[in-house]
Formats: sequence, structure tokens, C-alpha cells
Amino acid sequence: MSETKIVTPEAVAAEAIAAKSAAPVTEHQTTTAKGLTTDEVPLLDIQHVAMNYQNGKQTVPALGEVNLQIYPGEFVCVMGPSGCGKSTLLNILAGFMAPSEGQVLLNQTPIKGTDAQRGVVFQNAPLYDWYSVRDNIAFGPKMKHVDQAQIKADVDYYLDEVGLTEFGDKHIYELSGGMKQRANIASSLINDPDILLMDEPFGALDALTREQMQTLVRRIWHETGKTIFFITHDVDEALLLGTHILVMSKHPGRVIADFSADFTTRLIGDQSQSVRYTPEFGERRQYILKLINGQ
Ligand SMILES: Nc1ncnc2c1ncn2[C@@H]1O[C@H](COP(=O)(O)OP(=O)(O)OP(=O)(O)O)[C@@H](O)[C@H]1O
Repeated sequence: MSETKIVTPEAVAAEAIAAKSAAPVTEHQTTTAKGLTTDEVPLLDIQHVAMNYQNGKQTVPALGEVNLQIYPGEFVCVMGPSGCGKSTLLNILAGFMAPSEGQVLLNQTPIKGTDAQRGVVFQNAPLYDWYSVRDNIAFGPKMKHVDQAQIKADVDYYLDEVGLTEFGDKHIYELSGGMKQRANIASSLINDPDILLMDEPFGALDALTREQMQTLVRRIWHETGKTIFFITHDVDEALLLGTHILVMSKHPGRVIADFSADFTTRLIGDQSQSVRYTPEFGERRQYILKLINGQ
């Protein structure tokens, strides 16, 4: 994963497609939210993970062998054809299901089920419609019997963090889709997870709201140094957010490319979003599209 390999996007795409089941193409350097490179121990260590679903008598191979290390502070964006096993991988990382083969270590300890160290954000926010935004965000800490005054202070903090201070007393059903996702992100962040696992979180939002949400998540990532694992079908979104982009093969999914990107750090504080229009961005975009569509 840490070996650097410089090649043209076209050559990489051709090579990766030709060798789908071979080792992934990698030019991965470990870069954190603060732009540091690190030799730290991985936060998540995915070792020989494969997943087969049992559908009656039929075995559905959803995930081929995946080996991957995710380091603290990385923003990992995962792309791949529909049905290649992205959500399956995320569900394994969340602890919702155990892999058929291999194991995942979180801070060097095997994952066994869910816990508050991993926050999950899905496309459809699992919020309680008839509770207020405040009560939804407070739900996790209340379950953990956190002190009332601390909960109030934390809810205020995270309402502000996601730009919902004015809407704290509204019911969830009174919110727009983008606001619901803001509340969803706040209710994950308040548990102070080590990693946020996000499964196409902005897939149902209109383009403008989506862009605002990308800016929000980038800022939160940069400010908090949280590690983020983010599934998307949108190449621009992956490039505009990720410090690392993973591309998976069609199912059973394997990682066929893993490379670093620095557009997201360049975008911090750049309102013009000018990196989008650089030749480098266009080349990366083409490279990923070729990898995905060429399968
Ligand atoms: N519970 C299940 N039982 C049987 N097969 C399943 C189950 N869940 C997923 N699959 C199959 O496993 C494969 C991977 O599914 P998964 O949802 O992980 O892919 P994905 O890459 O997230 O897809 P998409 O991009 O369309 O959301 C698919 O072939 C899917 O049909």
C-alpha cells in the first residue's frame, strides 16, 4: 500500500483492468487531514476479507479478497460498479456482519459487532421523525447516560458544527433532505467515533445541496481530524473529498486501484473551487471513469 508508482492514468487503467484479480495498482501515501504523512499503526486493518451471501442454496460471492489499511485522519473514498460489494465492505467495517473469510482489526483489535467507535451515515438518515432535531442528536449520549448538562453543551456544539442551530427544536419531518443529513452527521459525531463510515450519504440530494454537504464534511474532516470511509458513485465527489480513492472491480469486488489525491486539501479555504477545472483533475476523472466503465 505504501509503495509509490508513477504511471500515466491510461497505462494504469489498462493495466488494472487487465489484471483485475491481481494485486491492486497503488500509489498510496498515508496523508492525514492535516496533510501529514505518517507511519502510524492503521486504524482499520482489513486482512484477507471476503464475503459470500447465502441465498437459499445459492452462494453469492459479494466481495473477493480485500486487503487494506486505513490510517488515522485519512479520507478514503470508495468507488466501483453497482453491486461490486462496497456496502458489504462498509457493513463489515461497521460490524453489522462478519466476513466469510479474513478479519478486520480496529486499533489492532478484531472487530466483533458494532460499537460507538464507528459512526455510520447512510443515504436515508435513520432519525426519529417525531423527535426534535435536538432529541435525535442527544439520543446516543442519553443511551450512554452522559450527564444532562454535558449532553446539552454537546448538542449545542454539534448543532452549530453542522449549521442547524436555528432548527434544533424542529421535528425531523419538518426538515429538508440536506438538513436531515446534517442532523444525521451531528448524531454520529456527538458519539465521538474514531471513524465515520458513510454510504452514499449525499446520493439523494440535489446538486447544490450536495455541494454544500461536501463542503461541510470536508470542513469537519479537516477540523476534527476524523477518519472517513465514504462510498460514492460520483467521481467528482470522490476527487473533491478523498485523500485516497479506492476503485473496486465488479463483483465479487476487489480493490483494483488505490491512489492518493490532494484536491480536497487544496479546496480548503478556496471558495472558487478552481481545482475542479485543472487538467490534473480532468485526467484523474478520466482515469477513474475508464477503470469503472472498462470492466
Ligand atoms: N443480504 C444479501 N443476500 C444476498 N445477496 C446480497 C445481499 N446483500 C447484497 N447482496 C449481493 O452482494 C453483491 C454486493 O452488494 P452490495 O450492496 O455490497 O454492492 P454495492 O457495490 O454497494 O452496490 P450499489 O453500488 O448498487 O449500492 C450484489 O451482487 C448484491 O446483489
